[in-house]
Amino acid sequence: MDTTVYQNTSPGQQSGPPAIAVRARELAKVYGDGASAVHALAGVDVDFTAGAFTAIMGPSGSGKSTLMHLLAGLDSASSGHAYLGETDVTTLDDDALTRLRRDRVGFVFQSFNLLPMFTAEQNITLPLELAGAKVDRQWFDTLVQALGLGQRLTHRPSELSGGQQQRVAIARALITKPEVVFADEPTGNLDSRSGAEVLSFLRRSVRELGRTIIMVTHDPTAAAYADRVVLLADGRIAGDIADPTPESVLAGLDALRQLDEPVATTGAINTARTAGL
Ligand SMILES: Nc1ncnc2c1ncn2[C@@H]1O[C@H](COP(=O)(O)OP(=O)(O)OP(=O)(O)O)[C@@H](O)[C@H]1O
Repeated sequence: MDTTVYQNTSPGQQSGPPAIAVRARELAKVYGDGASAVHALAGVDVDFTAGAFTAIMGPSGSGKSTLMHLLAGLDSASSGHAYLGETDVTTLDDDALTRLRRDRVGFVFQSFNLLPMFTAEQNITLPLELAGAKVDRQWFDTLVQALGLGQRLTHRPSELSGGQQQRVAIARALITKPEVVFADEPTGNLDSRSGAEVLSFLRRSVRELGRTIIMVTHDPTAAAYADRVVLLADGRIAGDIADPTPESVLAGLDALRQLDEPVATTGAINTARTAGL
């Protein structure tokens, strides 16, 4: 487990080429077989820079969750490779995958996934307890302060708002200083104000604490907090937006939809959208 003091490793501040935290090479996933086979990922090549906040977006069913699960070692690939640093995740056995997920990866889920009988502090330090590792109090205090949880540490999840629960979940994901945090729709269950707080912290954790975050989201406003948006369509990389804004993300998603739509229906669908249908 990494115990170094973190420095910001934003791409712009490095002298050499930026380090790559996570890579996919010809990564493919097929569910089922024969006529009913679903090619959820159809050969994806993509690099995720260390010290950057990257969002993955795309239409429903485009393969976002599948890509994240394969990169994080939560599901097995049909072919191709996924690397965390220099480790090929696709070749690890179950024990090695369990250790990799425990020691090198953090997760934030839409549904928080906190343990109800534990306090906020106990939830945050749980990954260290499970690994038999000591709590780095300085890092714990840094996270608690940055996430505004100082007054909430003795509360149980049922005594916390949704936004507070998600901030506890983020502290839990970061407490082991993982090489990468995978966030799956982290604001999906939050109102817009709590969502904005969570996203601001995720961005701060990258800019000020040198973390690496890969986030799946449906929300262009959420994606605009990232340094970069990778677009997926039909299980393939379909676009890449640097320094995204809500407008540039929406335009990218619209371009994908238009590729999908038969020419004759595009105008009608655009009209329907304008009408709010
Ligand atoms: N366990 C499974 N068995 C069969 N098909 C699956 C399974 N999981 C996903 N799929 C299919 O794989 C494709 C990609 O699914 P995935 O969940 O990765 O998409 P997504 O972009 O995350 O979608 P959404 O935005 O709706 O969550 C879809 O067609 C989906 O139906």
